[in-house]
Amino acid sequence: MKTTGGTDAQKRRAGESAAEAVSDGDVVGLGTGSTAAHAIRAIGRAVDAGLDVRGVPTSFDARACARDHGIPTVGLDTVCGPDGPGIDIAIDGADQVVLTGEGGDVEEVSGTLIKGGGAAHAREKVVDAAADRLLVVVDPSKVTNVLTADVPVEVLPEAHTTAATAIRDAGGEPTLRRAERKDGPVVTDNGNLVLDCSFDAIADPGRLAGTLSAIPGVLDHGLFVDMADEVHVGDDDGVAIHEI
Ligand SMILES: O=C(CO)[C@H](O)[C@H](O)COP(=O)(O)O
Repeated sequence: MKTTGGTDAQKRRAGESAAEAVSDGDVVGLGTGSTAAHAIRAIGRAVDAGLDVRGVPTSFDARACARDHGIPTVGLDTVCGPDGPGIDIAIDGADQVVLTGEGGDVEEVSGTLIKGGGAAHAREKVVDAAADRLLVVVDPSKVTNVLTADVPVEVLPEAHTTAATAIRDAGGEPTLRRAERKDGPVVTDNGNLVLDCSFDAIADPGRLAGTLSAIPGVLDHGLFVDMADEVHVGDDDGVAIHEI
């Protein structure tokens, strides 16, 4: 399901580049995945050196990574309550990002994402949407001019067959994500299941996002439309930063 053609060095450059945008006093949304983990490690090193930040993890793994690297964490409901400071910046990975408009089916560089390769997209979307700025960190294998990766859809366990039927009716082909080292499905941090849904090239992600959101039993899907503010693409030589 994941499109992980990039190298660890490329991911590290992207993560470390985005981590440099974190300022003293910030509340930081901490994304999930191997690229976001590089950002978390870099923020942890800055905390060691005296940076004062609090992190809002998007998953069990992001929380563990933050803890291992000395970043104090805080709940979303604490910082985004009526008197909370909100989230200044979030840094998150992606499975695909629309970044190149030339010669493809997409006319505008949109920064629209497919996320959820780690099945964390529901919490990621809440945290990323709450942030003042979302910085996306990827290697070049994730960049595309039209979205073609499977769209992960988190569903209530009881609804996985009815949701699958509705997704088929919408033109998708859903596959229940199975665990690699367990006889059974992947269960998300929220206790739900994931349908990985293949569509033909997704020319109108906003429309598909609305269709998927309207299916009963769908908690959330991995299409992140109009959310990214910057995309940091790490390659073999450095980092290209694209402002959306
Ligand atoms: O969406 C995600 C988790 O749900 C990840 O950010 C996405 O899968 C990218 O992961 P990686 O940086 O390991 O390639």
